[in-house]
Amino acid sequence: HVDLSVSWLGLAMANPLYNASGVMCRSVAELEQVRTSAAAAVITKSCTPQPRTGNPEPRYCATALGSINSMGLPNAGYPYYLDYARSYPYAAGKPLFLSLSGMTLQENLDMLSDLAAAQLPCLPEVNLSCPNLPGKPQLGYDFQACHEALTQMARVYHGPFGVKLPPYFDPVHFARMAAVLNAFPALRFVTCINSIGNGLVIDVDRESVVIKPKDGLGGLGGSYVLPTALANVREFYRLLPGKHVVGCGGINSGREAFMHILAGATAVQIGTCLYEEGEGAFARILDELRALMAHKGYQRLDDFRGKLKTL
Ligand SMILES: O=C1NC(=O)NC(C(=O)O)N1
Repeated sequence: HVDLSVSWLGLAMANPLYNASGVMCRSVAELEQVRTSAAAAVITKSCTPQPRTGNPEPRYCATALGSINSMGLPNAGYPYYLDYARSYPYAAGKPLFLSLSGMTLQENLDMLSDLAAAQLPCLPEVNLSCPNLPGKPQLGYDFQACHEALTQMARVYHGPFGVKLPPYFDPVHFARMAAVLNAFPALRFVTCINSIGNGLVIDVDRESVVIKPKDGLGGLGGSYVLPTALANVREFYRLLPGKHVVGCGGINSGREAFMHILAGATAVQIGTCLYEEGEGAFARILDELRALMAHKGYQRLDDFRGKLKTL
């Protein structure tokens, strides 16, 4: 018998899978699609205090190897997701995460202090890594600014929270960011990774880019990013003792979910694959993970979590 359950942050999840913020989570209808699927948790689209229409279309494109997007944080606004969080059926046992992505630190502080006052069981995942706001750099690449922002966030929000990180590509950067994150005990999880920012996909037939914003530059997802996602999961798993890592990036089957958990992930989020396949992806991936574990003789995720061998 294979037990896929996960218990963390005082939460119990039937399995490690849920959606990546941004996919199937902008409207209540979409959020309910995830909640009533085989997914074990739900996360909302990164929100800003006011609704946003986002970047001009086309702003998403899938290829054989993954996806490129420059959505520009289209969302229904913080009050809409807070309202969903107020009426969310927590007792049904699927945790709710609220993704926050203010355009400024003050916007994040405003949303976090309001969320604190609401005293709801949902957990914030603060997005430090949207690559698609023209003129705005990813906060996660400015270590000093991150330290300052986290200091102020921890002042207004005293409960457990997490952050969505951009991919890092250099051991010095892993170490620098880990030093920042380890200074915040209430920061209980990091989600690695957000899309690999500012890639360029070209359509040879049309001799053209495939998305409109930023002359075609957008965040990469799907298979393109799997090795980078795994590296970030493994490095932060090692560097953040006592914190959880949520894996995100390139999970198309039970095999990639297994890889992320082997690298140290407590739970895993599905993005591009969910966008392309629909909510049936959750049950399929879980069946594949269950079969892989049975084949290897593992009964629980703890039997192999974080046990990636080196040579
Ligand atoms: O954080 C984000 N990552 C992405 O890849 N896209 C969205 C967005 O553009 O809204 N935000």
